[in-house]
Amino acid sequence: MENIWLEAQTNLKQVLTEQTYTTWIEPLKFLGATADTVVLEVPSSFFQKWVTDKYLSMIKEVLSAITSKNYHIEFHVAEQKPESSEPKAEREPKAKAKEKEKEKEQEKEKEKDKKPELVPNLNPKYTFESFVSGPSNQFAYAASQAVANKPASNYNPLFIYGGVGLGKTHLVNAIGNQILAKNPKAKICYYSSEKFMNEMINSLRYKKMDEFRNKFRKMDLLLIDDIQFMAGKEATQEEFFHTFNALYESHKQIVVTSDKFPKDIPGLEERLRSRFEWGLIADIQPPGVETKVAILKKKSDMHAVNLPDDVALFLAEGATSNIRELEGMLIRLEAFASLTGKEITLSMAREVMKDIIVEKTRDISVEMIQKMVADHFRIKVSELKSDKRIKTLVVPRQIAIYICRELTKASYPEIGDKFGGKDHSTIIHSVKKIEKQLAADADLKATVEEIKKRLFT
Ligand SMILES: Nc1ncnc2c1ncn2[C@@H]1O[C@H](COP(=O)(O)OP(=O)(O)OP(=O)(O)O)[C@@H](O)[C@H]1O
Repeated sequence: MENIWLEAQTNLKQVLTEQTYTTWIEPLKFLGATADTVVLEVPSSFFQKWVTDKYLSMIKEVLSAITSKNYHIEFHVAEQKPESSEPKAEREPKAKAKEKEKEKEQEKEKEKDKKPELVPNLNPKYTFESFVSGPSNQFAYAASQAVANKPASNYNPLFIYGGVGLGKTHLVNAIGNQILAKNPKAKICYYSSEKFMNEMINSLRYKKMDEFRNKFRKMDLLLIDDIQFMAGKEATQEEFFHTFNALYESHKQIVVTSDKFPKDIPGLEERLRSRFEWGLIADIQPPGVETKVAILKKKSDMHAVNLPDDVALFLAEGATSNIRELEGMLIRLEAFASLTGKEITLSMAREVMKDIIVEKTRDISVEMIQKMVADHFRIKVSELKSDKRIKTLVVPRQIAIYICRELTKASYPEIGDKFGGKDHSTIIHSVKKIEKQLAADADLKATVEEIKKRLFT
């Protein structure tokens, strides 16, 4: 199985940019596999989160292309190796390289200990150049640029809020990257509020609070992501409050993100809330279809992949507003195209996305389907629901039942109820009948596709 993982890595290398591959895929070490799970080692939990968010579906896709099986992927975070307790004599025969590796790691750890405050933690990919601005994020984008151009002047703190996956992390990193590009000596640090809290807890535990405080209070730019996670954590808020004051008073820039407006974050202390309102509060709204298309185009250009306009539109219309999900779709499509050696087309996208995009349209109701099918065949909804056995009604009825089963979460008995109180075995029979006929009857297939398409638009 290890060979399969190596092959998967080779395939991923062809699909991803070199930088992405070496940063995120190459470090994944094969640890083992069971019949349905592949276990990979990741260097850290941050790394795990990142790979899970961005590349998990792609990794699965590649493995399934090689093995024709769907594997689960389990990540294990690499342990910091403790001193071995094995007797020396037993250790001796083990590769000396291991010892050296350990020494190197210890050296690195020492280095880290010496200057922990100099690691900005920024993601270099998140820049203003790689961010697409549109009506939904224009304000936050302009405010972020203003802060990056003139930190700690007009907009301090800058508070960016918006829903999941709408680009908050991207924008705060872009601020940090731009300031760092202009001034490589700037002391910048990007932290999620969870990381801030965990580090604070560890510092308390190991009596290193002074070090912790000094580290943050020396920053020129402090970027704290997802502040809503501090809600209800009084000690963390207290510490952050003092850090905030120290930085603010020494005219250092603070940028905070959240999924909500400050006053809507339950459990956020009043004194912090009011401080967030001292500066500028900028929101990011869900993007419209045009912005989503522009983002897809930009990302596919960055990956040097040709994404036709109709496919971009199909993805943008089918996706939710979460850009992370949109990116996931694009990566899936790009991987499929690369692994099969085919151009990306609309029909390919429909096929590759069929589960994902149908899944998102599950709010289609039985009633909507009944109306659409009745209109299509120019019959009345009441006729569709009736028991009349004439062919012009039976076929539309079976089609409608089949689509209900495919696109709604309604059970067989629930569908039966909505079709004039039919027995669930009648419903099962209709679904099976259409399923069977679809394989052989191209006209029927086209009719069903047409009705489904109209339901989605
Ligand atoms: N306008 C945009 N242009 C280009 N890429 C974008 C844009 N908005 C979001 N993205 C991309 O979408 C992904 C998710 O964005 P990001 O992580 O910044 O969202 P977030 O708002 O911080 O999400 P969360 O609420 O989960 O923390 C990232 O890969 C980011 O690069």
